[in-house]
Amino acid sequence: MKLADTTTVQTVIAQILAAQESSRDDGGVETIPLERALGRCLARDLTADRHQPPFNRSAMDGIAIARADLPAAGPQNTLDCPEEAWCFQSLGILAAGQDPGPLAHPGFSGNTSQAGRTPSESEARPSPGAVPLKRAAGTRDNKQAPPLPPCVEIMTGAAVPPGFDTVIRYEDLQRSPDSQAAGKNPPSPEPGPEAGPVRWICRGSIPARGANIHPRGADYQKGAVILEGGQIITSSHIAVLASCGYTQVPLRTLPSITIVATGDELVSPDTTPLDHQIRASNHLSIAGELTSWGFPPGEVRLCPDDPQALTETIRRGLKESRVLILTGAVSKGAYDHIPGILEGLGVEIRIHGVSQRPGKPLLVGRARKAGRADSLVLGLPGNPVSALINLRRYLIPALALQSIPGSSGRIWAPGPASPMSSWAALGFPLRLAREITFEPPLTYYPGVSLEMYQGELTLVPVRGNGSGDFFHLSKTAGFIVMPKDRTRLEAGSLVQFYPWGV
Ligand SMILES: Nc1nc2c(c(=O)[nH]1)N[C@H]1C(S)=C(S)[C@@H](COP(=O)(O)OP(=O)(O)OC[C@H]3O[C@@H](n4cnc5c(N)ncnc54)[C@H](O)[C@@H]3O)O[C@H]1N2
Ligand code: MOO
Repeated sequence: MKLADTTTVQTVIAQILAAQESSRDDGGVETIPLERALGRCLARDLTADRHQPPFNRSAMDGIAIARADLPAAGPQNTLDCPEEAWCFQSLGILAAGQDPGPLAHPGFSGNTSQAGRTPSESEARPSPGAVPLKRAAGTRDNKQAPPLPPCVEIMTGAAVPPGFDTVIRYEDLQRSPDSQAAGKNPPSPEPGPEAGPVRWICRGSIPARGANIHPRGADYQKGAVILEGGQIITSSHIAVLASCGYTQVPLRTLPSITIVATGDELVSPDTTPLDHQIRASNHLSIAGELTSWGFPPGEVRLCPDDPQALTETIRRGLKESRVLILTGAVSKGAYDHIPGILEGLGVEIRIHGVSQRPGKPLLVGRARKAGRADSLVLGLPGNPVSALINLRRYLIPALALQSIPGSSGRIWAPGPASPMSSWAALGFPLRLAREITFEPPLTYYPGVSLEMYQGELTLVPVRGNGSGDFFHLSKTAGFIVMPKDRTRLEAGSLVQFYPWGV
């Protein structure tokens, strides 16, 4: 196929998606330790091994009470309590991680070995051991005083003991005897025998039943799908997976990627070049951009413009990888051997030349392999700006798509819970701070920086010296799309922005 420049951007996207889809290995699953799963794509649905929370979890430091122990009429005076207050007698103190069974409500008749279970309605009803307070206000006859309703001092994260159903915060309580103020940290220890029983006094209103308790199974139930296959794993997913004991996670395998940079003028960056040579940089910037979106290349090679060496390097790259990225030697020069070599190796060249700037000589090919998934071949121009912009514009969104199961043939959009990077891979609209004009009838990708203007993130064009000027690219946050049919984009207009990865 001869280098042309009539192919549209839309055709390139369609061809890359088609080639990429055919190079996809749907069976590719690997099991990886959870700590290394961040940013990777989950291969299948994972389910919960227990409820979350696994027990009725106190959400506050304070006391657990049984709401039904209290008479509906309102606070009563009771033994040693001031007027118009609720009083509770402490059975003990419970820290997170302690078995709440021994501190079950005296009236609880269930099995305390299953202390974390959600109390049933009958279990949560007033218990016979807790006598409702019936004494008249002002009465101070200790002998006739009925026992106080029980409570348990409880810390945030502790399992609410069976038979209790409401937590009152320390801030809303006073302790009696008041040798230690309520709400102190560390919480007040049980007094010695001489100090008498600890009572907690609540002068305000008692919160509703269930207050300050995070009920067992409220977030998810045992057996529920906690994470769907196809999800890109973020730090919050790591928390969910860890809580269900998934220390090893099934992940979709990453596409194998080889980068080959070609050119006789190129020397390795660790070499001092002769005056007419340059240090190669594209292979590293391309590898960096791929890695920053979660697709690290397996192999990165430099190769001179020697047809035999190139043929061997490309043959090897096709064999070893699903995506072969070449940079340089795709234009019309006497030493631009790449298209010919690809054709010689049986690669179908689907696109060579796109009506865009930069990146006009872009090449897209597909290598069919008997009995195996195809390989996608991307021939990026050697000019550093063209190489990086084309990679970001076409391959990064296609690779992001590849990691999503079942996305075949559809315009892809990440799921609602997808991380920002999934959305950003596709580009998103932002406002242009300054006008851009461009006359040629080509899709144009000018570099832009980001600036805050009146509280809004805006795009500012960055001037450069063409597609060989990689220095100006280092001052950009990404680039935008100026469609082929536009010669002017006004300041304030919304444009599609493609950020670089980080
Ligand atoms: N007669 C024509 N000449 C050119 C055309 C055309 O249509 N007709 N297209 C121009 C455009 S547009 C581009 S883009 C370049 C792309 O050419 P190649 O892909 O063949 O790239 P090279 O010639 O090999 O290199 C171009 C430029 O980039 C430097 N380079 C190459 N590789 C690297 C690397 N790995 N790291 C850093 N820099 C690299 C190379 O030294 C050259 O300066 O062709 C135009 N010509
Ligand atoms: O299309 Mo080229 O990338 O302008 O130099």
